[in-house]
Amino acid sequence: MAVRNISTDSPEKRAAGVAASRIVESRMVVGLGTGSTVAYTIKELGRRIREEGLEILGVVTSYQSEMLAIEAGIPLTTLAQHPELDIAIDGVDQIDSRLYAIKGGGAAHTREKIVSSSSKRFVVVADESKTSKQLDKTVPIEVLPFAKTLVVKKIKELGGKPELRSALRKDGPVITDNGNFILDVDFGVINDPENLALQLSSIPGVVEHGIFSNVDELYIGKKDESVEIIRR
Ligand SMILES: O=C[C@H](O)[C@H](O)[C@H](O)COP(=O)(O)O
Repeated sequence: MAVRNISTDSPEKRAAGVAASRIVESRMVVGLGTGSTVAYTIKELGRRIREEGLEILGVVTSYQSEMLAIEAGIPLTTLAQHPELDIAIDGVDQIDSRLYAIKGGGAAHTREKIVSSSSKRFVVVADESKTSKQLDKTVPIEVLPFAKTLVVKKIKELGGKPELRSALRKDGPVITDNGNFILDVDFGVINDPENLALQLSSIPGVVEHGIFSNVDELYIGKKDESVEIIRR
Protein backbone atom coordinates (compact mmCIF):
# COMPACT_ATOMS: atom_id res chain seq x y z
CA MET A 1 0.00 0.00 0.00
CA ALA A 2 1.33 3.44 -0.95
CA VAL A 3 2.52 5.86 1.73
CA ARG A 4 -0.35 8.11 2.84
CA ASN A 5 0.66 11.72 2.98
CA ILE A 6 -1.99 14.02 4.42
CA SER A 7 -0.09 17.19 3.61
CA THR A 8 -0.07 16.66 -0.18
CA ASP A 9 -2.02 19.48 -1.77
CA SER A 10 -4.86 18.24 -3.96
CA PRO A 11 -7.27 20.80 -5.44
CA GLU A 12 -9.97 18.17 -6.06
CA LYS A 13 -9.76 16.77 -2.52
CA ARG A 14 -9.79 20.30 -1.14
CA ALA A 15 -12.85 21.20 -3.24
CA ALA A 16 -14.81 18.20 -1.91
CA GLY A 17 -13.62 18.65 1.68
CA VAL A 18 -14.41 22.35 1.81
CA ALA A 19 -17.81 21.95 0.08
CA ALA A 20 -18.90 19.35 2.64
CA SER A 21 -17.87 21.60 5.51
CA ARG A 22 -20.48 24.14 4.36
CA ILE A 23 -23.37 21.86 5.35
CA VAL A 24 -22.25 22.04 8.97
CA GLU A 25 -24.27 24.52 11.06
CA SER A 26 -23.90 25.92 14.54
CA ARG A 27 -24.99 23.67 17.42
CA MET A 28 -24.26 20.51 15.42
CA VAL A 29 -22.28 17.63 16.86
CA VAL A 30 -20.04 16.49 14.01
CA GLY A 31 -18.20 13.21 13.42
CA LEU A 32 -14.71 13.99 12.09
CA GLY A 33 -13.30 11.28 9.83
CA THR A 34 -9.72 10.36 9.05
CA GLY A 35 -7.49 10.82 5.99
CA SER A 36 -6.18 13.38 3.55
CA THR A 37 -9.54 14.46 2.07
CA VAL A 38 -11.50 15.05 5.26
CA ALA A 39 -8.43 16.83 6.64
CA TYR A 40 -9.52 19.74 4.41
CA THR A 41 -12.99 19.63 6.01
CA ILE A 42 -11.49 19.70 9.50
CA LYS A 43 -9.23 22.65 8.63
CA GLU A 44 -12.13 24.55 7.05
CA LEU A 45 -14.35 23.94 10.08
CA GLY A 46 -11.55 25.39 12.21
CA ARG A 47 -11.45 28.46 9.97
CA ARG A 48 -15.22 28.90 10.24
CA ILE A 49 -15.01 28.65 14.04
CA ARG A 50 -12.35 31.38 14.13
CA GLU A 51 -13.72 33.68 11.46
CA GLU A 52 -17.49 33.07 11.36
CA GLY A 53 -18.23 32.16 14.97
CA LEU A 54 -19.42 28.64 14.03
CA GLU A 55 -20.24 26.73 17.22
CA ILE A 56 -19.87 22.96 16.95
CA LEU A 57 -18.59 19.98 18.86
CA GLY A 58 -16.52 17.31 17.11
CA VAL A 59 -16.19 13.57 17.71
CA VAL A 60 -12.92 12.19 16.34
CA THR A 61 -12.31 8.84 14.65
CA SER A 62 -8.55 8.44 15.15
CA TYR A 63 -5.48 9.97 16.75
CA GLN A 64 -4.89 11.67 13.40
CA SER A 65 -8.28 13.40 13.35
CA GLU A 66 -7.90 14.25 17.05
CA MET A 67 -4.58 16.00 16.39
CA LEU A 68 -5.97 17.84 13.35
CA ALA A 69 -9.11 18.90 15.21
CA ILE A 70 -7.14 20.21 18.19
CA GLU A 71 -4.82 22.09 15.83
CA ALA A 72 -7.86 23.56 14.03
CA GLY A 73 -9.42 24.63 17.35
CA ILE A 74 -12.51 22.41 17.16
CA PRO A 75 -13.92 21.68 20.65
CA LEU A 76 -14.25 17.92 21.11
CA THR A 77 -16.72 15.67 22.83
CA THR A 78 -17.19 11.90 23.07
CA LEU A 79 -19.79 9.39 21.97
CA ALA A 80 -20.47 8.72 25.67
CA GLN A 81 -21.49 12.38 26.08
CA HIS A 82 -23.18 12.73 22.68
CA PRO A 83 -24.35 9.28 21.50
CA GLU A 84 -26.30 10.75 18.55
CA LEU A 85 -24.41 12.98 16.12
CA ASP A 86 -26.01 15.37 13.62
CA ILE A 87 -23.59 14.59 10.83
CA ALA A 88 -20.40 12.63 10.18
CA ILE A 89 -18.02 13.57 7.35
CA ASP A 90 -15.28 11.21 6.18
CA GLY A 91 -13.19 10.07 3.23
CA VAL A 92 -13.36 6.79 1.28
CA ASP A 93 -10.90 4.53 -0.53
CA GLN A 94 -13.41 3.40 -3.15
CA ILE A 95 -17.14 4.02 -3.67
CA ASP A 96 -19.52 2.50 -6.20
CA SER A 97 -22.60 3.84 -7.97
CA ARG A 98 -24.89 2.48 -5.20
CA LEU A 99 -22.78 4.30 -2.56
CA TYR A 100 -21.31 1.13 -1.09
CA ALA A 101 -17.81 2.05 0.02
CA ILE A 102 -14.48 0.59 1.11
CA LYS A 103 -12.66 2.43 3.89
CA GLY A 104 -9.71 1.76 6.15
CA GLY A 105 -6.71 2.67 4.00
CA GLY A 106 -5.51 4.51 7.10
CA ALA A 107 -6.60 1.67 9.42
CA ALA A 108 -9.22 3.91 11.03
CA HIS A 109 -12.39 2.21 9.74
CA THR A 110 -13.51 0.66 13.05
CA ARG A 111 -13.97 3.98 14.82
CA GLU A 112 -15.17 5.56 11.56
CA LYS A 113 -17.94 2.97 11.31
CA ILE A 114 -18.96 3.48 14.94
CA VAL A 115 -19.02 7.28 14.55
CA SER A 116 -20.85 7.26 11.19
CA SER A 117 -23.37 4.72 12.48
CA SER A 118 -24.05 7.05 15.42
CA SER A 119 -24.85 9.89 13.05
CA LYS A 120 -28.17 11.00 11.52
CA ARG A 121 -26.40 11.81 8.23
CA PHE A 122 -23.20 10.33 6.80
CA VAL A 123 -21.43 12.35 4.12
CA VAL A 124 -18.26 11.19 2.35
CA VAL A 125 -15.75 13.30 0.45
CA ALA A 126 -13.57 12.04 -2.38
CA ASP A 127 -11.82 12.90 -5.59
CA GLU A 128 -12.92 11.30 -8.85
CA SER A 129 -10.30 8.55 -8.65
CA LYS A 130 -12.21 6.95 -5.76
CA THR A 131 -15.38 6.35 -7.74
CA SER A 132 -15.93 3.03 -9.48
CA LYS A 133 -18.80 1.07 -11.02
CA GLN A 134 -18.05 -1.84 -8.72
CA LEU A 135 -15.96 -2.35 -5.61
CA ASP A 136 -12.72 -4.20 -6.36
CA LYS A 137 -10.13 -2.76 -3.97
CA THR A 138 -8.69 -4.75 -1.09
CA VAL A 139 -10.90 -4.71 1.99
CA PRO A 140 -9.11 -3.71 5.23
CA ILE A 141 -10.13 -5.91 8.14
CA GLU A 142 -9.16 -5.08 11.72
CA VAL A 143 -8.37 -8.28 13.59
CA LEU A 144 -7.58 -9.15 17.19
CA PRO A 145 -3.93 -10.33 17.12
CA PHE A 146 -4.98 -13.40 19.15
CA ALA A 147 -7.40 -14.43 16.38
CA LYS A 148 -5.22 -13.76 13.32
CA THR A 149 -4.66 -17.41 12.31
CA LEU A 150 -8.35 -18.29 12.57
CA VAL A 151 -9.45 -15.18 10.70
CA VAL A 152 -6.95 -15.81 7.87
CA LYS A 153 -8.30 -19.37 7.50
CA LYS A 154 -11.96 -18.24 7.45
CA ILE A 155 -11.22 -15.46 4.94
CA LYS A 156 -9.50 -17.92 2.60
CA GLU A 157 -12.58 -20.18 2.86
CA LEU A 158 -14.62 -17.19 1.64
CA GLY A 159 -12.30 -16.88 -1.39
CA GLY A 160 -10.29 -13.91 -0.13
CA LYS A 161 -6.53 -13.43 -0.31
CA PRO A 162 -5.43 -11.79 2.96
CA GLU A 163 -2.18 -9.92 3.51
CA LEU A 164 -1.07 -8.66 6.92
CA ARG A 165 -0.47 -4.91 6.62
CA SER A 166 3.15 -4.07 7.46
CA ALA A 167 4.22 -0.86 9.12
CA LEU A 168 6.41 1.49 7.07
CA ARG A 169 8.58 3.10 9.69
CA LYS A 170 8.44 0.30 12.26
CA ASP A 171 9.37 -3.35 11.91
CA GLY A 172 6.43 -5.74 11.84
CA PRO A 173 2.70 -5.19 11.43
CA VAL A 174 0.65 -2.00 11.56
CA ILE A 175 -0.95 -1.68 14.99
CA THR A 176 -4.25 0.21 14.87
CA ASP A 177 -5.39 2.95 17.27
CA ASN A 178 -7.24 0.11 19.04
CA GLY A 179 -4.15 -2.12 19.37
CA ASN A 180 -5.05 -4.61 16.64
CA PHE A 181 -3.70 -5.91 13.29
CA ILE A 182 -4.99 -5.10 9.79
CA LEU A 183 -5.49 -7.69 7.05
CA ASP A 184 -5.89 -6.27 3.53
CA VAL A 185 -8.00 -8.78 1.67
CA ASP A 186 -8.35 -9.15 -2.09
CA PHE A 187 -11.83 -10.48 -2.97
CA GLY A 188 -11.65 -9.47 -6.66
CA VAL A 189 -14.85 -7.73 -7.79
CA ILE A 190 -17.32 -7.56 -4.91
CA ASN A 191 -20.76 -8.12 -6.47
CA ASP A 192 -22.70 -8.33 -3.22
CA PRO A 193 -21.11 -6.04 -0.61
CA GLU A 194 -23.97 -6.51 1.90
CA ASN A 195 -23.55 -10.28 1.89
CA LEU A 196 -19.75 -10.14 2.14
CA ALA A 197 -20.08 -7.65 5.01
CA LEU A 198 -22.37 -10.06 6.89
CA GLN A 199 -20.01 -12.99 6.32
CA LEU A 200 -16.98 -11.04 7.52
CA SER A 201 -18.79 -9.76 10.61
CA SER A 202 -19.62 -13.33 11.61
CA ILE A 203 -15.96 -14.43 11.87
CA PRO A 204 -14.82 -14.57 15.51
CA GLY A 205 -11.89 -12.21 16.03
CA VAL A 206 -12.87 -9.75 13.28
CA VAL A 207 -13.14 -6.41 15.05
CA GLU A 208 -14.49 -4.55 12.00
CA HIS A 209 -14.23 -4.70 8.21
CA GLY A 210 -13.97 -1.78 5.81
CA ILE A 211 -17.19 -2.30 3.81
CA PHE A 212 -19.59 0.58 4.50
CA SER A 213 -23.25 0.50 3.47
CA ASN A 214 -24.41 3.60 5.37
CA VAL A 215 -23.26 6.46 3.11
CA ASP A 216 -26.05 9.03 2.57
CA GLU A 217 -24.23 11.57 0.38
CA LEU A 218 -21.07 11.66 -1.71
CA TYR A 219 -19.19 14.86 -2.54
CA ILE A 220 -16.87 14.30 -5.53
CA GLY A 221 -14.20 16.92 -6.12
CA LYS A 222 -13.21 17.36 -9.79
CA LYS A 223 -9.95 18.53 -11.37
CA ASP A 224 -11.57 21.89 -12.26
CA GLU A 225 -12.45 22.18 -8.53
CA SER A 226 -16.19 21.78 -9.15
CA VAL A 227 -18.01 19.37 -6.83
CA GLU A 228 -20.67 16.84 -7.80
CA ILE A 229 -23.05 15.70 -5.07
CA ILE A 230 -24.70 12.26 -5.23
CA ARG A 231 -27.43 11.38 -2.73
CA ARG A 232 -28.76 7.94 -1.86
O1 LIG B 1 -8.74 4.56 7.50
C1 LIG B 1 -8.86 5.58 6.83
C2 LIG B 1 -10.10 6.08 6.28
O2 LIG B 1 -11.07 5.15 6.00
C3 LIG B 1 -9.97 7.16 5.21
O3 LIG B 1 -11.13 7.93 5.32
C4 LIG B 1 -9.84 6.64 3.81
O4 LIG B 1 -8.73 5.78 3.75
C5 LIG B 1 -9.69 7.76 2.77
O5 LIG B 1 -8.54 8.51 3.02
P1 LIG B 1 -7.99 9.58 1.99
O6 LIG B 1 -8.99 10.70 1.97
O7 LIG B 1 -6.66 10.01 2.54
O8 LIG B 1 -7.85 8.93 0.67
